[in-house]
Amino acid sequence: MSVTPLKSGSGRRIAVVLANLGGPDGPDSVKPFLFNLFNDPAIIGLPGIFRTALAKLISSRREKPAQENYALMGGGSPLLPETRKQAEALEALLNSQMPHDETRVFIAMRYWHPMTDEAARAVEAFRPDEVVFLPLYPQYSTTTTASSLKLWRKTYKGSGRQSVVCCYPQADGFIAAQARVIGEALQKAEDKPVRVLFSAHGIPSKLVKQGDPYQAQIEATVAAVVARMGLSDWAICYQSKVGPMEWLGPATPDAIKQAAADGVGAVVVPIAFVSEHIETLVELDIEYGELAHQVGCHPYLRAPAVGIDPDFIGALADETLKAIQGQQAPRCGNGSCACDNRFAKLETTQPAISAKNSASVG
Ligand SMILES: C=CC1=C(C)c2cc3[nH]c(cc4nc(cc5[nH]c(cc1n2)c(C)c5CCC(=O)O)C(CCC(=O)O)=C4C)c(C)c3C=C
Ligand SMILES: [Fe+2]
Ligand SMILES: [Fe+2]
Repeated sequence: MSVTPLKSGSGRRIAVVLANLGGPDGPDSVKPFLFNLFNDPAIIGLPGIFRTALAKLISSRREKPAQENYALMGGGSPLLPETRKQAEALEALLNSQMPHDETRVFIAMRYWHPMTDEAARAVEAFRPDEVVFLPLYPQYSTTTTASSLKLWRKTYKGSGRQSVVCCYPQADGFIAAQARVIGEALQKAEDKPVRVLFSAHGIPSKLVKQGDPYQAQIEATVAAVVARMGLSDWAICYQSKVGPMEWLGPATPDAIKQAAADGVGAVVVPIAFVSEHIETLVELDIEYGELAHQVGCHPYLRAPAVGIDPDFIGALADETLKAIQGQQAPRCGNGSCACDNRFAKLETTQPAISAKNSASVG
């Protein structure tokens, strides 16, 4: 769906806050990045000083193996450069759609620089009339969007009317971009039989039982892509499990083994990630690529993240315009945003990893 651009001539200053997770920019920042992640109350459910002590322990234990994985990408995460490209493309598009307004796109990472407080200061200095919080997570989760939004709300003290894009799991441009990258990957399979494996970052199952809409929104995205492409052989699976608790399943490695057992190859699609990073370039390409080779899942192909695909950037622009125009996202409930209303107040939800399980995460 394309949104009618704002009436021109309004001369407003519009700040778009692109929220993402962040990643270490070199070997020395791996440990503090992990510390910030595990010190998030949305991730570990312990009171302040105990959580901080545990986050220190887990980040120390995970530092070396994580550094080894980041070394496979040159030592640091490509997430910030990838997010910058998306920010530039979105800023250019919004300024062309609203030539009489001045739109600037800022990046607010949750766990590494530029962090949310740095973004908040930059937005404050811009003195905006409108501020749109726009997560680079198409599907809402308490562990990602809500955590970032909560911090943004606490941190930003500047001017402007604020609006929030909570989720866009079925946004037309997002689905079109997914269909394009999957279609290109399928062509590389030539005529060999392949299953499309939609691999999403997992979360603990108990969060979903408590009402986190993430799994339902992953399924909504996949349903839209499957319908658009007319896919017949496909499955949803979940990757990147952390800790001992039950996470959403089936796990992506099991789905790859199942494909091999069924005599088909795989096109793996990172359906919850919109940019390349450690969990696509290392986990999907290298780790699961080796597994696919071992179990005979051939061909093993991967659709790239949508990145700066013009349809995807168009979807981000549409969501921004809808937010400024005060349109509620219809998929979020009866005229109001259930994601935000129900989950943005993290105090009312449980953390991802409970006190009982947190000791064995490292
Ligand atoms: C849809 C996106 C994501 C969800 C949901 C999510 C939940 C989640 N993640 C962890 C723990 C880790 N995540 C790590 C890296 C990481 N996670 C996401 C996205 C989601 N996480 C991204 C984009 C990245 C990559 C950053 C980069 O540097 O490239 C890591 C660090 C890497 C590692 O050691 O594997 C951890 C740890 C939990 C516990 C969780 C929900 C409970
Ligand atoms: Fe939503
Ligand atoms: Fe993660």
